[in-house]
Amino acid sequence: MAFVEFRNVSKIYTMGEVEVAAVDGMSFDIEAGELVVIVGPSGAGKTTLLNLLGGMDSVTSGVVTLDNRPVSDFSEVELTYYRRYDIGFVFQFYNLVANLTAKENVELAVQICENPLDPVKMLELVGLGNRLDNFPGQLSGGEQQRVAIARALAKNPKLLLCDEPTGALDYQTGKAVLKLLQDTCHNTGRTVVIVTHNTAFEAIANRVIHVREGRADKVTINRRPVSADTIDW
Ligand SMILES: Nc1ncnc2c1ncn2[C@@H]1O[C@H](COP(=O)(O)OP(=O)(O)OP(=O)(O)O)[C@@H](O)[C@H]1O
Repeated sequence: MAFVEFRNVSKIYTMGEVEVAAVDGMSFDIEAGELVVIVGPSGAGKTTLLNLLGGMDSVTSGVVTLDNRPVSDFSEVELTYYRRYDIGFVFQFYNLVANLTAKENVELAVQICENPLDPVKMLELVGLGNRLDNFPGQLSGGEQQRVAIARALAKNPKLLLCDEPTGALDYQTGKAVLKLLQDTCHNTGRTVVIVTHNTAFEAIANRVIHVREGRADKVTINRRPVSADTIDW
């Protein structure tokens, strides 16, 4: 059994009499330790699938499993624990607490975790060992995203889910953050999933899932992914 399995998953939103199939019979696998890039046009269902995988939304039909556990059958309480213990999230806008320092932002997240990693070590890992006591407003966008990545990693999650993690960053900073996510995957063996519009990111992934009209249109395995600092867009 693959580490992550989506089997014929659908998510239908109903608004009055209108039904929107955001995800429409989607199936794919992800193996443990892979860097996965999910690409597709706007409205294809990328964020919805990430939300289903992260337990932030529940399926209309189909099966989602992570590490042999049936996420799509979880109760609300089980989903809360799953989000808390198993998943690390990185969003386009970093969602840091403005009146807490970098270190305090990471410490806050690990307070509710089972086996957290050391917040200072995680901030050192992302290159912010000398900015521990800075507030988000004193950090650049790239540095704030690094804090958000440290915060997600400190939870020691099984899966790191990133929704357009470079979307708010300039070219060079975006590339550095992408490299950090790739290094994190390689150096820690953690499974990292990145949702993006940017097809240039495909080259760095072990697995690329092309999403179109709510389905996994094509899955590509990269035998030789390239380093994030060598790609251009
Ligand atoms: N809560 C919701 N209620 C109704 N429709 C929704 C909801 N969330 C998403 N949709 C619809 O589902 C479809 C897929 O949306 P989704 O956000 O997953 O796409 P996406 O590929 O992430 O797009 P983008 O790249 O623009 O963020 C869209 O048509 C969207 O309008």
